[in-house]
Amino acid sequence: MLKKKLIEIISIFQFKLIFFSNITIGVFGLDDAGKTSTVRAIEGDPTDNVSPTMGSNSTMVAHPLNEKNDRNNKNKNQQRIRMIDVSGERKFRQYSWSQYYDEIHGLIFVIDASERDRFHENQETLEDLLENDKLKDKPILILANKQDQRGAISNEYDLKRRLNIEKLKAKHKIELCTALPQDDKNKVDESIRKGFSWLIRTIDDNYTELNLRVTKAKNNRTNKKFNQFDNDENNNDNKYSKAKITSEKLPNIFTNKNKIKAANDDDDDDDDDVKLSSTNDYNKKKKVLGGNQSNDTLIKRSTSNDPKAFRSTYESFPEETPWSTSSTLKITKSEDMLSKFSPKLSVTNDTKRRNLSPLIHDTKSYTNGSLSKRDNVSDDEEDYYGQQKLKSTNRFDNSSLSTNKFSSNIKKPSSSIYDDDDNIYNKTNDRHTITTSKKSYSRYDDDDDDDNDKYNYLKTSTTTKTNKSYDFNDNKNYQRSSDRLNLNNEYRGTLSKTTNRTKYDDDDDDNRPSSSLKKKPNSRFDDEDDDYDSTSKPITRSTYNNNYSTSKPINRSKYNDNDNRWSSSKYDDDDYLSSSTKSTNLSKFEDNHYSSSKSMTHSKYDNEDRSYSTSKPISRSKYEDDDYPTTSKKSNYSSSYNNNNNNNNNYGTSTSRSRFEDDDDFFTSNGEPNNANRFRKRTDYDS
Ligand SMILES: Nc1nc2c(ncn2[C@@H]2O[C@H](COP(=O)(O)OP(=O)(O)OP(=O)(O)O)[C@@H](O)[C@H]2O)c(=O)[nH]1
Ligand SMILES: [Mg+2]
Repeated sequence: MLKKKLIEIISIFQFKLIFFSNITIGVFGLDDAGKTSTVRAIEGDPTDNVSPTMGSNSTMVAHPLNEKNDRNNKNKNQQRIRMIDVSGERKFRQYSWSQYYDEIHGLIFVIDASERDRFHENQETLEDLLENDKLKDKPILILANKQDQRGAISNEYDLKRRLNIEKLKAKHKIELCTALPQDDKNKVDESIRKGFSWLIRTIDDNYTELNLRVTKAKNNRTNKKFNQFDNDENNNDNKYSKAKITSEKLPNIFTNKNKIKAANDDDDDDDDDVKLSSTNDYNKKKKVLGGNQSNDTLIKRSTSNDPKAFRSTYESFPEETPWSTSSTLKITKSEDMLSKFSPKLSVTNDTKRRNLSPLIHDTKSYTNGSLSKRDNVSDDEEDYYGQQKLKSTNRFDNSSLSTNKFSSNIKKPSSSIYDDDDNIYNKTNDRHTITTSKKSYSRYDDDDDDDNDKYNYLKTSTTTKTNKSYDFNDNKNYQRSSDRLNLNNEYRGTLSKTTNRTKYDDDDDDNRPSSSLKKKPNSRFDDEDDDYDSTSKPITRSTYNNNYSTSKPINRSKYNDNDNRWSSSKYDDDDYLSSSTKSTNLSKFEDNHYSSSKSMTHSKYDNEDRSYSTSKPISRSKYEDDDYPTTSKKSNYSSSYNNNNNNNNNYGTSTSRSRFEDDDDFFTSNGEPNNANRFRKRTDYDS
């Protein structure tokens, strides 16, 4: 009886498993291989009018349950298979394919068998797929498409050899097919159906194991999402403790990462997380800065009796401020008018208020030579100064420096916006220097704490150690921003004589690099220290003819006219320059060293709620800064479309697809679909 019941339950469970089995298949392959055509063929839709896929498409196709599972209900039950058809564009391949890997049970890899010169690319792409842990051992159907084309490789052994899969262990099958029907438009290539059935069957046979991997990954993603708040908290704590030592930069209320995420995320919970975490971040930084505190409960104060040390913010360079000189107190007791009228009101009499007043200087802190003996310093402050002291004594002999100087060191602005200035000190200073790496500064400057490995390669440039020397005796560090600007302009004026510009000596604009990642012509303003090394790169004035005057650091007219990218990104490294220029540029939210930091926008895809269809257009404005083609480029494109029309080139044929060669057209540097362009192109084409 019990046995019978158990069998019944198992059979119901099995039936449910089969009936509701959720199979997801990813369709991958290079652009123009025929992925969308193949999916349409499987769906039973006409394949003669396909357009390049933007991002990805998710479709459900019906597939009859295979005989094994269809014993009782012959061909009545149909399995619903989700097909994810992705774009094969290079950027999408690089940045976005991987987000689908863990949710698919099997994959189809489509190649254009007639394009022999892309076989190497095909092989590399397939290799990447097969080597990926998330795809390992998942069944794969390889479709050698476009067999109708001349030169198509139709030998299976040859295909295996070219794709380097002779020894492939994963369950795989190769089918030669033609997704584009030749004579009968309604006739679907039998080999596609055959291959697809094999794939579903193979997945069905290994469903439990495969589905376990898929659901596990799904759960991980969900957990990650739930833990996001905690992680943010931890990150902030971490950042906070370091920022305490190094950062004097004003807090970024809305970090780049959060901003984009919030803009894209429909999920209310997530938005809340973002808001909360940014608030926390902000409050903690406020605490570090010690000023402008509100009654916000999130602000942690050491004790209610410990006054905050406003001095750390407002007296960033005591040696410049008259009241900080060690020998004098600017306001003495006798000069304190308040004390004459009411001793109670006197700021000098009130130990707490003395420390709150920016006018009263606690000489003890600076004159007795020991920072650890400072009075009225909160615990946090104590740590802070303690660490600094330790640091400084280890790193250089401060015997020649007064404690005032030392205090100034503590307040050395560490933001990357000062990095350029360091060059000045390189040149002018040969006294007390301290060497640090750029990484340590840039690390806290932007709030880009995205730890996604996928984008880290972009950041590798920042890990390059650059020696920087800071002059702690030179108060130029602390000039006001306007002074700094003048200083820099002045400095640049002289620099233009000495910068190596051999690369751009001729006036041929075409020679300039076309990517923002490449060396800019105004490389002398880059953060690279050696750009300022006048001795190593002497160039005579005559080299530049009149193109680069000494008074104008950059001959901007040369690039401004036709390439906005150059004019705006030119000052990317110089945060103190031209804030109006930067206000239109997204890069102001980004760390400049990460030229493609827009890759952050990929976080959109990282959450579970991503859309698989192109029906959610992505706001173009987000991507406008870098990849948008220049004006001249635009006209070229439209003309190429017109040409296509004039030549009666069929949109559906592969020849017409040469227009998609430039990746920047349809994708931003992140591999995001560029819907604005797509729309424009289509319109052009249609007209
Ligand atoms: N001659 C021929 N053309 C084909 C065949 N399959 C697809 N095509 C054409 O190849 C072009 C690309 O097809 P798609 O299905 O859009 O290719 P895709 O792989 O989806 O391309 P992306 O979405 O850009 O990655 C289209 O013009 C199709 O009509 C085929 O078997 N033979
Ligand atoms: Mg496609």
